[in-house]
Amino acid sequence: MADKIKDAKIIFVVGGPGSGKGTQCEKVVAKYGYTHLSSGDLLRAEVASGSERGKTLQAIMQKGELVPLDTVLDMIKDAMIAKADVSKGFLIDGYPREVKQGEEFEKKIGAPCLLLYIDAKGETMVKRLMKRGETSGRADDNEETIKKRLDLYYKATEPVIAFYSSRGIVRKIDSELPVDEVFGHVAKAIDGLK
Ligand SMILES: Nc1ccn([C@@H]2O[C@H](COP(=O)(O)OP(=O)(O)OP(=O)(O)O)[C@@H](O)[C@H]2O)c(=O)n1
Ligand SMILES: Nc1nc2c(ncn2[C@@H]2O[C@H](COP(=O)(O)OP(=O)(O)O)[C@@H](O)[C@H]2O)c(=O)[nH]1
Ligand SMILES: [Mg+2]
Repeated sequence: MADKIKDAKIIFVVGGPGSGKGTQCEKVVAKYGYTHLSSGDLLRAEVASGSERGKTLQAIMQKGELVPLDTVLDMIKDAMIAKADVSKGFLIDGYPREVKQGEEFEKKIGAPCLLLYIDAKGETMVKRLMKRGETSGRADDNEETIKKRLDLYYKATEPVIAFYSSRGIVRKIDSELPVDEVFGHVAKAIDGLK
């Protein structure tokens, strides 16, 4: 099983909260048939299940902090194994959140061939999240938690981009443009893969 995953394309989708990762991933799924795994969605599904583990996770997420690395990585790995037979590629959305998460992923699963860096201004991300919060029902789409998520993004996640830049696999995507134009650039990056 682990071997099958190793042969599939792995794309990390990294960007701040509200930058548009989920929006672009949906479009990639529609055009390329890749499997979209949002680490945040996997965690929220665990919370929704009402399990003991979910309760612990909810408390962390509501504060905008990071869930322990092993928890998220195990969930991603299980989800990848479940799809290994049918998947041409995996979009790993919202992971790695810190350099250490990337290192552990590579040890346990495999190396990414591309990192899509979805880039929007801080004020844009806040605006989008406040708007999303009107309907998302997400406990962390509120002003206080958004600020914490943004701070953590700049502190812990941006170094991830520098880390993978040295490998030449980062494509920076300007996410201030209209959604379809953003997708044009995303598609170009994916088409560039061998
Ligand atoms: N690898 C990850 C992914 C998510 N989280 C937790 O789950 C929350 C929500 O994650 P996610 O859905 O990825 O949120 P954002 O990227 O902030 O926003 P969006 O859902 O809009 O992508 C994070 O704040 C964090 O508490 C985490 O700890 N580790
Ligand atoms: N104007 C505009 N809004 C966007 C764009 N991409 C995403 N959004 C909106 O911004 C919010 C956050 O997007 P989402 O894909 O959930 O971002 P994520 O937090 O990075 O996964 C959503 O309400 C989207 O509708 C974009 O390119 N332009
Ligand atoms: Mg998302």
